Amino acid sequence: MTSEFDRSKKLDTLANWAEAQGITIESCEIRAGSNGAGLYATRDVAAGDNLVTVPYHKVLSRDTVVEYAQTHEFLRSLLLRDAAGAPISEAELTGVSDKDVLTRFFISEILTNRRGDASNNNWAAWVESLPALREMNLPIAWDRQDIEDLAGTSIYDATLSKINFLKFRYKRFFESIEVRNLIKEYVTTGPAPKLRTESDVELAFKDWVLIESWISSRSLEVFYRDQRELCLGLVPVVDMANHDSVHSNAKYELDFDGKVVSLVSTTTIAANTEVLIDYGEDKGAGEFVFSYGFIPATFNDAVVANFIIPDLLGDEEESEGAGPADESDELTVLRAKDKMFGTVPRLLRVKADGTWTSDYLSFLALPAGEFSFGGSDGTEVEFRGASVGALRAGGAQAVAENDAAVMERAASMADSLVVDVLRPELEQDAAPVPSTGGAGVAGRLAELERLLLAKIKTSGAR
Ligand SMILES: C[S@@+](CC[C@H](N)C(=O)[O-])C[C@H]1O[C@@H](n2cnc3c(N)ncnc32)[C@H](O)[C@@H]1O
Repeated sequence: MTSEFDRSKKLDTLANWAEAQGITIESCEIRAGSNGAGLYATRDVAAGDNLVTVPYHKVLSRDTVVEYAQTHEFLRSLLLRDAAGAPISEAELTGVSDKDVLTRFFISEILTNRRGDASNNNWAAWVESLPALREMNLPIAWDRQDIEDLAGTSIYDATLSKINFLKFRYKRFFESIEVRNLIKEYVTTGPAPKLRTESDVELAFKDWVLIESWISSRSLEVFYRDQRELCLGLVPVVDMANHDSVHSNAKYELDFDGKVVSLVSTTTIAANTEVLIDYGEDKGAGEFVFSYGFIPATFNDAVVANFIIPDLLGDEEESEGAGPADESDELTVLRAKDKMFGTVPRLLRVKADGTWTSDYLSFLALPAGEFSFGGSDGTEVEFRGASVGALRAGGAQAVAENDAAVMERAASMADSLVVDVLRPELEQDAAPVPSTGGAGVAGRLAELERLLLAKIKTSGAR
């Protein structure tokens, strides 16, 4: 929402806003730094000290948005809609996902800002302090050319699918004439509308991507207000903490009974040192790029990578008659298993210690003769009593782990996949790339994943 230039001014007002809203900031302050905004200790801090304490009513979650909508008619009229923009009842709101609830909140905030309405808005100072799209640098906001530099890495397909999904959801919601009119009316009748172009009376796709980037890079798991169950939440001020797994000196804590989310120091922190948290111990470089738009400087290779397995089996017609009869028989069986596996992504998960797992490859390696028909109507395919659904979600791998023959076949497929397909694909895309923007991050990711693949051991390591 804000340009990079005026963001530092907004950060100054954020602290005052936080105090007025009952958020406590102790021994630290929000400052612009080399990784965007961050939190810095203002004096020496002991381990276990509270740095930031945010009451539940200032944690942006489903509960707070629904409550806020009670006094904000425009937000309420956006919330009470299905994914196609059609009106729904209060009772049907439970069918709208947490993520969609947060998205509608941000749409309302962006448009309220555009109509020049600063009155009665309890969240404006925080929303206005959030980074611009370019600062976050998530692949969903990259140019097409930069996205192509991700080809061969574990997140190329995921990035394209996410963009398509976002476009689909965006179009579906805003294809509703009623929603478009509602927005136009709201923006144009504001006290000081900021209308520079025709499209300012709409919510642009780039705003939708901006909202997605805010949610992806800043959300945490928090408790619902009345249930000890986790939901998606954004926690103002705590969301200013940057990541460092090696030098992390703080963590966030949930206190369900006290109804607060806190940022607490885990070590002593010297004055002027940045307060850093660990965004996730077992996240891989790909996941960091995908969700946060950067790769931690401390990564020497990817920690873990989920490579999407390309089509290994080719087209039925094309290869018919090719090769010896027994080979094509085997291919036919593999194709039948591939079909059974369904349309879910086929993944090879490789870890830094060189081990790998893959339900898909394990599934392909299961002995064909042991598949049978089960289920209540006898039409469901089963393997040793397990359904295909269970095999897809960990079951196939578990079979391989307990069956040396299955493991051996799966391992040989994994080896040739890594050696013949994934590694060469990465090598090919390893051309030097400029070190700025998306392409620089993509090049670094490819390099880390190449190192990771180079580590994979042959003969069925897991
Ligand atoms: C939860 S926010 C932290 C506050 C953020 N720096 C800001 O300006 O609002 C997460 C985002 O901060 C940035 N970030 C956090 N840790 C980083 C790091 N170690 N290196 C580079 N960027 C980092 C990334 O843009 C990431 O998506």
